[in-house]
Amino acid sequence: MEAARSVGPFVVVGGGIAGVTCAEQLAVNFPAEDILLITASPVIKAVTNFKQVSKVLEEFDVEEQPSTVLENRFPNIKVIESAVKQLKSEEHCIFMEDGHRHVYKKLCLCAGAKPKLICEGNPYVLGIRDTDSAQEFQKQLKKAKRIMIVGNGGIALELVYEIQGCEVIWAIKDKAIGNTFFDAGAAEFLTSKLMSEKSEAKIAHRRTIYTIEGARKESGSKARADNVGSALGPDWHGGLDLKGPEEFSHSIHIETRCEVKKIYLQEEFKITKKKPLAFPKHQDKSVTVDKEMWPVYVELTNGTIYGCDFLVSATGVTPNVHPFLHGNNFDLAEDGGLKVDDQMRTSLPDVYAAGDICTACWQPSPVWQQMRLWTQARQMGWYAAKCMAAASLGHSIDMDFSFELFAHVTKFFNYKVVLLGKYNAQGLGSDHELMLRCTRGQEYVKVVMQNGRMMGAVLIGETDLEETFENLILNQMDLSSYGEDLLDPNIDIEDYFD
Ligand SMILES: Cc1cc2nc3c(=O)[nH]c(=O)nc-3n(C[C@H](O)[C@H](O)[C@H](O)COP(=O)(O)OP(=O)(O)OC[C@H]3O[C@@H](n4cnc5c(N)ncnc54)[C@H](O)[C@@H]3O)c2cc1C
Ligand SMILES: NC(=O)C1=CN([C@@H]2O[C@H](COP(=O)(O)OP(=O)(O)OC[C@H]3O[C@@H](n4cnc5c(N)ncnc54)[C@H](OP(=O)(O)O)[C@@H]3O)[C@@H](O)[C@H]2O)C=CC1
Repeated sequence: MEAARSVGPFVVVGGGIAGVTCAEQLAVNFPAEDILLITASPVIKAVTNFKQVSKVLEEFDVEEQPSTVLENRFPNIKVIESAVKQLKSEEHCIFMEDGHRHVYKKLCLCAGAKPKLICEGNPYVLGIRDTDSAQEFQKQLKKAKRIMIVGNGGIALELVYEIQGCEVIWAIKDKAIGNTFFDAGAAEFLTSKLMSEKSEAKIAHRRTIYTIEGARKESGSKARADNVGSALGPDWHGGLDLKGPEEFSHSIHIETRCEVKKIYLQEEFKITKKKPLAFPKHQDKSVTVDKEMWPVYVELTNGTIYGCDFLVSATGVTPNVHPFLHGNNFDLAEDGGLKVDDQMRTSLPDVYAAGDICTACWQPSPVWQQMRLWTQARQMGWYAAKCMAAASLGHSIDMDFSFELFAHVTKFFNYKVVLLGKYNAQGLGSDHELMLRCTRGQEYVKVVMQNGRMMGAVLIGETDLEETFENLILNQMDLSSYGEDLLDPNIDIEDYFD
């Protein structure tokens, strides 16, 4: 009888959710093979309490764990805590900062992304990505009387709601808040909550998922300053005290339709003789100029200037392809990610990629799009492992069902938020209709319809509609005859479509 042929070793780079899920899945598929998980961060990210809420929607917690926990669960996984210095794909070999080299048969790159900062290198501009950067932010916030948050996506939305005891100027390019997740209607629904609410309610609802210090202590190591850690995720602020030195809860001013034009240090600003604007609540009728001295002054493209202690650049991410992948001829997408096909293969032989580092370049389902999110990092890591396993055995596999429909569940301003399909009519042009149902302070429901079919939905609050709408989007049933009944609160829509 022919001896079993070894298909490994498999090497996975990255101890974030994509890399860990990929390594776990490979370990399950090939219990007799060695799986090497290489990570620059001192702890790994593990998915716990995974719950498939419906066909595509999933919920889970994320824990930072010492690598030994993973190694104990999967004896064929070995975690190496060192950064990859250089990939030599032609030699099927990676070179490590600790001086070692590892040969692979198949490699999966899950090195994540890093914050795309508005002013790289400026010490007054902070980005938030991993545990270390979040803790640095917390430290700076403790002594800050005023900060500016730039950007209008996930991080900014979470920060403006969480920060207390510090004035916040929120500078956004758009007319309305949360452009990556919401249209103007949903933004209006949330803005009223932001402007009115005090902080008690949200504190009562929090679950603390991160046990950052504990996990670090157990692992006995510290992240090195030059290395990137894994990205934070759901409820990342739960373990942080985001409180400034003042006694008030929220104090937010939103500057819309503007970007940062220039950042001045205090000395530099003095000689410009320009006049900074006082924070709106300190302005009276005659005096609008800010008399206080600030470490930095920010000039916005709408002409206003504000002084502040520091800025947070919450302006998106760039896939982590440099410098260790330099010298390999990878096809890169416009957003800088490694292009991957429907089998999660990059353009180089035996090199796969998953999570924030990659850009999906297959023909997507009409109701799916890539967003650099925790859920997609898990799904891609899992599917990449399946593809690597199949290819090692000479097969190929069908695209996983999770890529049929975009589905994201999260929380903003303490509301449950569910986004399905083309929730913002992405790519549908003008050929679509919107249906809305809104009860101020309670729920906001929007569906995107095209040719009588449901293409996407935004559900804010406890609407209980996610499963039914998920089905309606997936089965593309013609709903023309139901018209407005679809959102009539007096009709039990679940019964309707049973
Ligand atoms: C503040 C914040 C809040 C977020 N909130 C949410 C949320 O509520 N919901 C949600 O769905 N998503 C959220 N996200 C996004 C989510 O965290 C990311 O999409 C996801 O974690 C990406 O996982 P990943 O495994 O691809 O990358 P990462 O988690 O970034 O992991 C990359 C790994 O690669 C390692 N690495 C990098 N370079 C090297 C190298 N040269 N050698 C070896 N190892 C290397 C790193 O150490 C790390 O372990 C949030 C992100 C941030 C920053
Ligand atoms: N609850 C959740 O689901 C959360 C998810 N995340 C994820 O974490 C990652 C990082 O979050 P975040 O940094 O908020 O990234 P996002 O991609 O969510 O948002 C970036 C925002 O910054 C804006 N922007 C980009 N460049 C500039 C600029 N030069 N000046 C002003 N604004 C700019 C973007 O506008 P435009 O789109 O017009 O370019 C967009 O509004 C994302 O993948 C995000 O999805 C983060 C927190 C919570």
